[in-house]
Amino acid sequence: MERTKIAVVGATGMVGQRLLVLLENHPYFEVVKLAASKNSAGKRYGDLMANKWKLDMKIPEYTKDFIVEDAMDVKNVANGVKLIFCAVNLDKKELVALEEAYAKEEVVVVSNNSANRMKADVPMIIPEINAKHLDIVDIQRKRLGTKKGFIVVKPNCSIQSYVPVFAAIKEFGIKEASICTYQAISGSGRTFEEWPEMIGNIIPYIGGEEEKSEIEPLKIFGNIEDGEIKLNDTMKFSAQCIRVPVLDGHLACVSFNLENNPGKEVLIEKIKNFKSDITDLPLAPKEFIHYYEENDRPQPLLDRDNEKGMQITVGRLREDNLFDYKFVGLSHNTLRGAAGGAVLTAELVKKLGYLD
Ligand SMILES: N[C@@H](CC=O)C(=O)O
Repeated sequence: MERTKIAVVGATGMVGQRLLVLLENHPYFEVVKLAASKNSAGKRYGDLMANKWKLDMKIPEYTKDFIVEDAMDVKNVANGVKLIFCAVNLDKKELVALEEAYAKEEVVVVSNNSANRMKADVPMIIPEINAKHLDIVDIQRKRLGTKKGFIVVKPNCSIQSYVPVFAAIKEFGIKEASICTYQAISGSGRTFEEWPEMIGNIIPYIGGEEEKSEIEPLKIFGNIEDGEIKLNDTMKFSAQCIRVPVLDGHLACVSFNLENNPGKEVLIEKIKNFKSDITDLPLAPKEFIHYYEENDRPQPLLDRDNEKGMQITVGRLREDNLFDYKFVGLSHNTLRGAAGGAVLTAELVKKLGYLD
């Protein structure tokens, strides 16, 4: 298979760094361009990142000699590439404009940002769950006036620790769910060195996170009708999102009600046996959801890196006093929840022929 030439925009941030590690020697994609904000433009990536690299693995050698481009120089960034991973930090209005401008250069944009997520013709994909939403792309292309270019987004990181469980048991009718997330500090793009107030501390607020957690699952479980992705109107989510002193791995405690209650054992079997049909993509985990019988799992330190950080781990599904059931879920926020989710989505887009 010919490798598709791609650019990484936002290459200096934590998600950008993860993308560059995941894309090293990727069988489908060849990184040919890095872009970031004006301040970084014109600099050699290896020099620029010598004191800014945040991951515990080394800067990939192949990235070091790139001269970083200005993300806002749309024509230059889009020239010669078919796909852009966009993880640049801008305000919402600027991001909508920038991602649409890239798409209008006939490039497929795989976005890590929230700016375009709730647009009715922008697919928000967890590949194992709602790949079908890519069918909306022709409608988006009409709006943008493009032949090939479009935007596809990945959802917010924290919802990925529980939405897959609901996908596995959705035949029983998810009614309402109350969720409390315990989110790692890398979700803010920072390390403990950069955020020492988080050592031994908890912050009970993450701007915008609860709103995203309550609405994004409704889009994932929505259907394409009348040319748009309609939000699911039978489910209702309430979320509290808390920052905790963990480096990586978002954990969620979830209580929920069902339309039809098949019993705990059936639910656990459904979760254990949930099969996705995209296991043949390079970054797809062989087992999408792993259910632990042990009462003290999942744990961020032990379980977040399962299957290259792409597996969702779940445990403690049990009866609840107020709701029907409760469980604990975990996902790696900068891998499955961010860079890994974006790469897997791009792999799906390539496999389905959107880059031909
Ligand atoms: N907003 C999240 C990051 C996920 O995309 C967080 O702050 O943890």
